[in-house]
Amino acid sequence: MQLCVALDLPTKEENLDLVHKIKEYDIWLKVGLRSYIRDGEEFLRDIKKINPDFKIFLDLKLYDIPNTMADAAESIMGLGVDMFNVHASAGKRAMQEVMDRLKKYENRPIVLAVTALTSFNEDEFAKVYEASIAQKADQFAKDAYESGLDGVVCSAYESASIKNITNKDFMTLTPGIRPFGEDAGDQQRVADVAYAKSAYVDFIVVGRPIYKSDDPALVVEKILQSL
Ligand SMILES: O=C(O)c1cc(=O)[nH]c(=O)n1[C@@H]1O[C@H](COP(=O)(O)O)[C@@H](O)[C@H]1O
Repeated sequence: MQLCVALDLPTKEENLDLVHKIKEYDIWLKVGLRSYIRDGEEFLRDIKKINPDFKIFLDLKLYDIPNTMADAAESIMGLGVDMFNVHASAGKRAMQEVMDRLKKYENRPIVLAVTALTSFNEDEFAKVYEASIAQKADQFAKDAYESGLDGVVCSAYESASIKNITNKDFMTLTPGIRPFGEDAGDQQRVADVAYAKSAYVDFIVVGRPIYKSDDPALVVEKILQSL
């Protein structure tokens, strides 16, 4: 299991300060909407300058018509990131078109599909998708698997079932991790590291419990020890 740290701080300087503090560790870094919209490609280069070995997950959650998603995926290829994500609810045709467009590249990034956002509880989710989280997450994962993606974003609670109905090598990346029982914030389906491990999760994503701590490096170290 790998740790992916979310760089969701309010400014580029604060994000880079965090990256400096945790530069010694074998971890992934996640660049999300706010950071990428504000700081763009230069921010990705700044991260690599601090440690070229950092792997970067560009979390832009693409959701559009198939051709537009494939165009965006192809532009992401040029950024040199190691992983990006799309929304499974964009449909199989869109996911297939993304993968088809990336076929010609030798070293394409890992492509994941978001199933059920970890901020949803059952009631909120049913209002949008008219199904239970478990049922729909399985369905979205099957669609992503059949479309040739590498894995999905889900909560730790859906991971084992998704592996079971697809393949054990089909990756799961789970945000909403509260390693040592920290505040859930806006997350609904939170789990700790032990649970994620028991659910065969490949990547845990941790943001606030690390960057809001007084000693982010110590939290990273404790998480890595518990993996
Ligand atoms: O795709 C994601 O990374 C993602 C999907 C999801 O279902 N839930 C979710 O929280 N995320 C992201 O994971 C991070 C979680 O951050 P914390 O709740 O602060 O640990 C945020 O950057 C979210 O944008």
